[in-house]
Amino acid sequence: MATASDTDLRVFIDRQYALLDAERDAEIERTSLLISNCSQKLLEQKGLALGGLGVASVAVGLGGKSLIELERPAAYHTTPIFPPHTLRTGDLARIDEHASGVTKKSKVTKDTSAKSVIEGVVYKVSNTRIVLAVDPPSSSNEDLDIPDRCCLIKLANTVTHERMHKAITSLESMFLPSANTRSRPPNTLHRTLLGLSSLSALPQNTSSTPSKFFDPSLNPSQITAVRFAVNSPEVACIHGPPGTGKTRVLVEVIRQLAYRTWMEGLEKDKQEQANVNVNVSNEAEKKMRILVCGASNLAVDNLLERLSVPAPAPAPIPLSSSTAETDTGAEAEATTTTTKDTESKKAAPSLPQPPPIALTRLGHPARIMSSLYSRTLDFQTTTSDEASLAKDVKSELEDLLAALSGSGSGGNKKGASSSKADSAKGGKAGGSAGRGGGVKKGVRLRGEARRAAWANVRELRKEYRKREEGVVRSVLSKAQVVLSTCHGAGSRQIQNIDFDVVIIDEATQAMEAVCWIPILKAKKLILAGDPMQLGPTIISEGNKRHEKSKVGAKEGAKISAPKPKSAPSPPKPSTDIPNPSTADSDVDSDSDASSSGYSTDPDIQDEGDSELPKVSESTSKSTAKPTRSLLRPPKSLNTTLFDRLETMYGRKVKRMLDVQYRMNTKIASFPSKTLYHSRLKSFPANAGHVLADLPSVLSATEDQEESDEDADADALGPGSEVIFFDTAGAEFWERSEGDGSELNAKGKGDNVDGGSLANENEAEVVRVWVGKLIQAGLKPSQISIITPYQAQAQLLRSLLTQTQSEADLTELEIGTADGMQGRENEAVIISLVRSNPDGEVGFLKEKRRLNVAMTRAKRHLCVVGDSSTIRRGGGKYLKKWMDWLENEADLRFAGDLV
Ligand SMILES: Nc1ncnc2c1ncn2[C@@H]1O[C@H](COP(=O)(O)OP(=O)(O)OP(=O)(O)O)[C@@H](O)[C@H]1O
Repeated sequence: MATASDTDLRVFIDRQYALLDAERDAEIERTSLLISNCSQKLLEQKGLALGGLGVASVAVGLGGKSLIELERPAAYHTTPIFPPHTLRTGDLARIDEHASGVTKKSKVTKDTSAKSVIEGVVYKVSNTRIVLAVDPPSSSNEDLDIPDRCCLIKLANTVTHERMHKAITSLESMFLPSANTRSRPPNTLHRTLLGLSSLSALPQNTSSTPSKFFDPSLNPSQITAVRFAVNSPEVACIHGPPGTGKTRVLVEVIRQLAYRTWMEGLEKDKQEQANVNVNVSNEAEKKMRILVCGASNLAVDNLLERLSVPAPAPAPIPLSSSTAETDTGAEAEATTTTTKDTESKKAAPSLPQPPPIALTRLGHPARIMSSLYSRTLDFQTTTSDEASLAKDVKSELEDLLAALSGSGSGGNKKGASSSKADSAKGGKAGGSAGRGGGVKKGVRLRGEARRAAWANVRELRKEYRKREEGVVRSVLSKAQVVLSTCHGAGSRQIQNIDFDVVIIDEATQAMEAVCWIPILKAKKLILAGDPMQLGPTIISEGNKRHEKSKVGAKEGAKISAPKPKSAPSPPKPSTDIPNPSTADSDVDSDSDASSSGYSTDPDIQDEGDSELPKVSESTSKSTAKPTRSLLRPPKSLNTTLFDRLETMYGRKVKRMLDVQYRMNTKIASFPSKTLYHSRLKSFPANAGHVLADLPSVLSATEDQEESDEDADADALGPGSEVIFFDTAGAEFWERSEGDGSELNAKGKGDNVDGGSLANENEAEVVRVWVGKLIQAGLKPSQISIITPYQAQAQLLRSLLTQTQSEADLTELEIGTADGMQGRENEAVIISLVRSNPDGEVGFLKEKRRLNVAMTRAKRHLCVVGDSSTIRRGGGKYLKKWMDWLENEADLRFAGDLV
């Protein structure tokens, strides 16, 4: 395959712009339509707003942000407790003046330039208080003028879109600079990711390094993946099917990189018989800086939680676990443990426990697990030695803001701090009128005094920001590992910081553009994910027509006339390009598995259709032999960077983890065979685990045996790991529900009318089966119910919580597949819902969604569905699943149960 040309790059970049614009527009349209068409009263009823609020206090947070605390004043409400609402920490929200009339509509536009607009992030929520963190005004004329009686409205979040757009613009100016753009030159990583340079070979002699591991129980495929990630010169992808320990591998990779100089120091010292500590501190300067990102805050927090546990002393790995790795990227078979290995382990010299890694988590504290607060930049800046420099200014600012909001203490508490801040400002913004001095509690400043006070606030804010920036710089300079979401890596605090390595977890759930935000800061990239599980959440995908028309229109303008800066390169038609990963695949085409391990996004396989941007006339008519370009424009935002790299570089760029620790072998066998080339093995200790082994089930069974009760115990032992309640012929028809406002996480309702779907009879089967499992000794918290449809999830929630009064079912987990990715439970029940005479199966066809649903169970999987509808409407994959369930599962007729 040929390296990419400027024309390829232009098409790729323009395609990214077009798709991102369509996505942003869809998001704004969805939220704005709802908000602008509804009165505040209706928004309150829908839980999208809280009305009749007053300001309880104003404080100062990181970055000089105003923390506006809102409450329900007794003057307007009989109770201070908020009605039900959907405002959560981390949401974007706006303060509007409270509209007393029922009909007044909210004015929600993209234009946020109006003076009175106060927008921010929800920082804290309790039953009676909600805190909004608002950025300091950018213009000096703005007054944070909060209405006496206000309404807080939830908004669409466009910050991520803006950052993604900016990342693509940076790429454009890096690779296709115009006369007016200036940017730093691209590095080898950036060139490799865009197919402008080929992937470098692995260095020689790295097949057995590192040789000491912090996690002693890594399996051979995990060790191979760690070595591959650590030694790859530019980019490495780790493919982790469900339950294979991706996060565990990433933790080891981060430790290997972070402690590299420490370990090298120890080795050197050992040779020189010198003092370890002296050399280690000498090496500190050369420490590798790592940026760890995730597609979601949860993914980042998961990694941070595990990294926060002190690393044990690294130990040599058993010889058996080492795998031969060649520079062509082929993986050699790992052998089983031998006595020789045990001996080698025993003989290994012991190493000390490493010092803690300096970790700093970026991001809004409102969006970070509270148990990890001490790792946040927010906490570290306020508790660092340098923090006192900014504290004085902060308290003065807070007093002043309190005075401005009418909640001033009435006394001048500033004393020494005031004079320090004054001197810092050169006395410019002095004057008691604006400081809150003498302002009585509850009395709001007006007129000239208010203007003067705001001028003072602006000066103090500037000073505070300057001092705080110094503190932030100092904290970050000490952080060896910085953690944030991908889009969080675009924050101001690290805009001038580069990293040796960027690691992205859940990379298959992130759009490519968002990954570029951290990648632009890196020399090397490590991605982890599973392309066979759900991809990024795309709103514009919910309405294909919407997306196509928008993308088409934009591309029409941008792509039909690409303006390459250099001469057009040889023709590289974007049609008729076989997917390299399927071309040599020996796997059933329906399996979506590529030769490189497997999955390829159907979007990639479909590339070459008429939707792709066309190359220019002159290039397509050339007689030169067509060559395939490494760089392919994505068909949709569903094509992730992970997918694209897999298509570009095949097995050379990735390693797959092949031992899963979650599922019983029976449960794992269908996904392994159809989506992972039968390479997914079960960890021996878990391969045969069944519900009957659980202590609570064992003791319940003993009790029942004593009392001679029939508890359907046979349903829980070997042979019943997978049960299929087939509703075919029972006429358990689905029904549509809702008005189209019930959308799943991808913004899809999957119903002809735009609503969601439910199936009462199926829900009844689920209810009865849950009852049997509980009777057999399972705790409700050990059971999860997954259904593709929101309406069915809702129905199940009300059915199960109302009728199963003998057990507390609040801990039963009920959700859609989209919400269950990353979760697991002992028993999982899937309700497929679709049952109709026309064989309509909707998005059950999406195998990645189905894969997530069927791989959450550890010991027991129960499927309830209509095999006849699914066979008729489903593609090859669904038909195969039905065949497999009929042949391999404990097949039962649903009609017998209810
Ligand atoms: N080498 C190992 N030895 C023992 N247990 C392991 C090993 N690797 C992973 N596990 C266990 O397997 C489970 C899954 O691991 P982890 O959460 O790291 O996987 P994951 O790939 O991120 O999962 P998923 O993406 O499916 O949510 C965890 O309980 C983990 O402790």
